[in-house]
Amino acid sequence: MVKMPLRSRIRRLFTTRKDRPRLDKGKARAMDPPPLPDHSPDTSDDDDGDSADEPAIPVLHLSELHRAPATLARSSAFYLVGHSLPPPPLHQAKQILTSSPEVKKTLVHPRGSTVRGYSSAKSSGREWWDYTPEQNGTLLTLPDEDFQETTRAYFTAGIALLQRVCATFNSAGSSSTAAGTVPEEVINDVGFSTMRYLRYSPSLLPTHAPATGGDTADPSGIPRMEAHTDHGVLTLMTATEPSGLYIWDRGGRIFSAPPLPNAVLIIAGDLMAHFTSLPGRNILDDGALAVGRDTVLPTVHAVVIPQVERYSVAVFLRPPREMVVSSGRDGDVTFRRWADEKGRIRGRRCWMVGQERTVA
Ligand SMILES: O=C(O)CCC(=O)C(=O)O
Ligand SMILES: [Fe+2]
Repeated sequence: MVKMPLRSRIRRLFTTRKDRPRLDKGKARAMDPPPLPDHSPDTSDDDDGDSADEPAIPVLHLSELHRAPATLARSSAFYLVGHSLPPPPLHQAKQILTSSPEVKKTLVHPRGSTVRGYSSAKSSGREWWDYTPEQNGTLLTLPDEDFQETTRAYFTAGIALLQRVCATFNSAGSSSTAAGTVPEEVINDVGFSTMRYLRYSPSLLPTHAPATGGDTADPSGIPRMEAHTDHGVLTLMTATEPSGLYIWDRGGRIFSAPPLPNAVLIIAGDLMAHFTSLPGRNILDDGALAVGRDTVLPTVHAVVIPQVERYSVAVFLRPPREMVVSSGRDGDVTFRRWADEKGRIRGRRCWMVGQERTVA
């Protein structure tokens, strides 16, 4: 059998099929603008029948956290309420992302990292700043103690909460998976985790036209953060209204995921699929054959730039970069290698492998 290079193997995971919804073959973008149904989770009185049968994104209370593995496998995302996180630092997101261009320059990582300090992607209307946990959050940040303290506190609490979600995959009472599914290192070590403050605004777009309308540089006319899956283990998110966040379930259905009061949205990253693949199978070697009913697939999501500014906060649980996330025909693949190789695949950011096998 001819040995396929790791990158080709990873590319296969992101390959789309004609019958999968709304994913084009664009070079730079992973998807066509999707039709964006407003399947928001609130149960409105309006019973015109359009969305009445659509399942909403589930809401779990902290006391029901043991249901997280089955919920993530089935629904690809859930809102969590009853947690004890501090208020989301949306004000801090606005504070840092509306600072002057001179200040932003001081926040850029010296080697251009896009997961540490300030970065922007003006062609899709967004800019962001990643907290740097090293040196207790004092690097590439504002010289403002309140800002630093609030930011550090939310990051620390957010990571602890995501690690608690991971621990439910390994506990005896877990509804789906066997002990040891998520490596202890992920649960005990902050690894290469980060927290991101994001700002989305039509005013960032290069050919910004006044609110009266007009085309943007985006040929689709819908500026957006392209559909993608996150590299890491789990992501926790919250945002201002109007949201513009959409997630795909594993059947390819698209849901609006607006912020809910006192709730955070939790989604899965790429590594959950490695951790929860079928026993004896490997995602890189076996593709969809490694995906079972209880396998948690990475959550595909995208953000459409709203007409007014949007701020969001995302906490990413990531393992240490040298942790082995997959061992198969390619040998040991570390998280660093996984992220590097995936980052080089252009226009193929949506991991869809195996989704068709699990549609009810
Ligand atoms: O802003 C959001 O709600 C999502 C951000 C996101 O998906 C990311 O930074 O990976
Ligand atoms: Fe993301």
